[in-house]
Amino acid sequence: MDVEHHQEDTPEYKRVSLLYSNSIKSVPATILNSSILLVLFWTKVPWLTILVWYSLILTVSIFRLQQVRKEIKNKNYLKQPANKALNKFILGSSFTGAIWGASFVLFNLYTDEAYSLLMIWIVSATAMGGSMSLAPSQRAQNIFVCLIFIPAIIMNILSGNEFNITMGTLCILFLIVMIMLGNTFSTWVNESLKLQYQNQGLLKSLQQKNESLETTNSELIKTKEFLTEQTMSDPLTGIANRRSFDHTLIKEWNRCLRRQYPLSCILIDIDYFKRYNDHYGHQQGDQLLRQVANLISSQATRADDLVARYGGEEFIVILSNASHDDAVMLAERTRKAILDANMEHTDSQVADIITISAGVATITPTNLQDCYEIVHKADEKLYEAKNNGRNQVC
Ligand SMILES: Nc1nc2c(ncn2[C@@H]2O[C@H](COP(=O)(O)OP(=O)(O)OP(=O)(O)O)[C@@H](O)[C@H]2O)c(=O)[nH]1
Repeated sequence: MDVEHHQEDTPEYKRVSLLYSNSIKSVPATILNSSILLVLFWTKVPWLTILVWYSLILTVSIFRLQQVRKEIKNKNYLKQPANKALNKFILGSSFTGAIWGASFVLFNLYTDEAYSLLMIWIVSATAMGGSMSLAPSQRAQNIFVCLIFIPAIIMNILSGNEFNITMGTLCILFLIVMIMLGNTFSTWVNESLKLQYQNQGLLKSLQQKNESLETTNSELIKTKEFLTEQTMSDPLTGIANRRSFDHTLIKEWNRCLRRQYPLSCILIDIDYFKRYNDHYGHQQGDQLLRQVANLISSQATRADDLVARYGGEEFIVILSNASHDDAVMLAERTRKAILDANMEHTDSQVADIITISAGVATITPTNLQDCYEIVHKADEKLYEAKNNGRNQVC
């Protein structure tokens, strides 16, 4: 899978980051436990011994807490190889473990059996808590619990005293259970870190795929819009073409049929356009078609109006829900707009400028009629306008 991960997301660095964030809680817990030990054993252990021990664990804990805060805030551990950062952390946790181990040995020298059992209980609880917080690193866990228990085991076993040998055996059992439990817990944590990393990878790859699909999709939409425009518009004038007209005519016809609105249609033809072409050339003829298309479009401005190129120099306008009078008025306005444009046509037999003829038809559709009837009617009217001398609306 070709997915880029952030360095801090890798399981190796995640593990170090977890160790530091767990320490924010476990180091104060160490201070609390050692304070309890101080109070409980104050009368049992010589004050100088217990005070030196307590000052040591307090200093190391406060120093570690500061270090941990700094590491988390500045993410210093990311600036070095993950293994090196882990070793640095293990050094700190091992110090704490060693001081606890020392307390186990030292305090036992001065206490009776009841206090020795109390000692085991407090130290084991501390070891268990510490081991859980060190779960992201099996090595850190093992070193921590070994440093706590092994000195006490050696001392107890070597003492030869029956009670101490029992204590030592108990410590061995505790150590074995703690290592086993810790290792199981550590395996879970590391497996879940690996899975989390893989999930992030999958998620990122899905996001990338999704983004590329979105891009492809929007490109397809653009292409579709472009193709639709191409198939629905006239390349010369840019207005709707015959296909688009047919489509709109059916749609508007059915709408007017449903609502019983009048549908109007204006068929427009440029007078003596063949002569214009012959006189001014085909290119100039094209330019004229564009100008006329623009002028007609500028008159039919309602949202539902459609202006289309119907044939060579014929244009057609569909006006939905427009009365015959309204349609005639619009056709007249268009005819005048063409006249006002004052486009030279010296070969025309009507005037020396461009003129148009228009036929208007209006039908309130019924089920018995075909939608193209309106076009035939408009065509007949156009024919009438041509016969009556052109430059007029019929
Ligand atoms: N420049 C140009 N001319 C075209 C185009 N399409 C059709 N024509 C020309 O339009 C002319 C239409 O001529 P006719 O149908 O005889 O109509 P007319 O000369 O306008 O005569 P009336 O309509 O009776 O006034 C023909 O010469 C076609 O070649 C086009 O896209 N560009």
